[in-house]
Amino acid sequence: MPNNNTPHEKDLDETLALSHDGYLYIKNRMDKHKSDLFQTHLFGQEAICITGKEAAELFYDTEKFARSGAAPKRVQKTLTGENAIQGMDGEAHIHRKSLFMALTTDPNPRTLADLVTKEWEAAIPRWETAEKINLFDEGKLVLCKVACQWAGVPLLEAETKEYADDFAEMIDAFGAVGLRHWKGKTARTKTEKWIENIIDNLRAGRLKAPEDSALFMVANHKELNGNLLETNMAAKELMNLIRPIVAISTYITFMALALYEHSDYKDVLLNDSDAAHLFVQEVRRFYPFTPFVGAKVKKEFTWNGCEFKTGTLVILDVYGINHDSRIWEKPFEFQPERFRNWQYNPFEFIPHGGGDPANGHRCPGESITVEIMKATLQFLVNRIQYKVPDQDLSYDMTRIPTYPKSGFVLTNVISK
Ligand code: HEM
Repeated sequence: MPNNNTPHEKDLDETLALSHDGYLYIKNRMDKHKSDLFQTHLFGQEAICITGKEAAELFYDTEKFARSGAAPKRVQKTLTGENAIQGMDGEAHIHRKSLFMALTTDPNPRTLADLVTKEWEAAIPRWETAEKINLFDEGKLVLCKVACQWAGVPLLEAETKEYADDFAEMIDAFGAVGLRHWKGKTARTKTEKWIENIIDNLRAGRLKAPEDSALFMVANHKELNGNLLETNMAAKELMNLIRPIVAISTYITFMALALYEHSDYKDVLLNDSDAAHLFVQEVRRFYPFTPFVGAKVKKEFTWNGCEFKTGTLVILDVYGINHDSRIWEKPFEFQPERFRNWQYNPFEFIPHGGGDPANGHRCPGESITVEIMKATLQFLVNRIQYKVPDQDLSYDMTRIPTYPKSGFVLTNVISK
């Protein structure tokens, strides 16, 4: 039953409206209701959507919210893997998260960025002779190759495209129904088998990997009860490291678009060593990637006059908070300089979720993402010249996830 004083959408189920409005579903309704929350029905259940930095702080309070059972099964069966870290709570989650933190903090972001730079450099001769280059597709290949190399997962050159496409299909299935969902599910089933086999081989001593590699550390990680992860769960968690690295190709594509549309900023990038960081931050704030995140109310409480009953699905508006005019001046303008004197706040800038990654569900891969983007930006600005031919660079805000339709095509590439 709706709380009387809280705005609510009257449709019996708003799932169709969500797929119609995409990234702007929550923001449009918040603007209409002039509120930081509204009640609705999504995925066949009552839900409360929330926005604003206070909402983000509330959402990441683990006393109030739990993740178990929050993500729809269709998302678990494609994007994340069933019952993996994203749906864990309490001590078990913090313990599993420590494995991810160890693999995503220093020196890993720099190591990965250096590997990516090497691959971009190696691609120059081929790009110079190619008629055209699709940056989104190239990004997926490079990132899949680098992620597997870094993780200690053996991958033959001839297999790279196949697995890069599989990881990309899992990512593309988020928010999808029909064919895209089916492709993501099929890709996940196949990839889990591939990685399970590699973990079995490592555990049986048939395969070697460095002790600080993701493969070795995930395969040897012990749960709180002292047991190793089951092979299938270890495969899912290793994929929870490789797949999101492949996903960075979406940001790389948006970054190339930003560079094209804001070419006046190139001079700043060439002359100011801090500017690459500002540019990457603004790409992550401005362009749509994660639309929202969900959790379930753990213990009943009241917020802004609305009762949050135990078990209710609550959805935090990630895209909306990154475009909230109370936090960001002219949020729909691309302005890297806004980050020059920006004071860090873990609940205002949340493309990777909010709060503290070690103690909550915030993404552990934020530094990896930033370093890989910075390395790629440096390559695009300082190492090559290229032309951007006519193409459809628009992106569909109703498609989740979205990216420039043409994938960003380059021609006439010359090394500088
Ligand atoms: C493409 C850039 C990326 C974006 C936009 C992104 C975004 C996110 C978001 C929004 C969450 C959910 C936060 C929440 O539930 O509150 C998340 C979780 C997660 N991300 Fe990322 N991420 C990216 C890259 C990475 C990378 C590079 C890695 C690791 C190498 C990674 C690993 C994870 C893991 C393991 C979780 C689950 C954390 C948990 O449930 O505790 N992500 N990410």
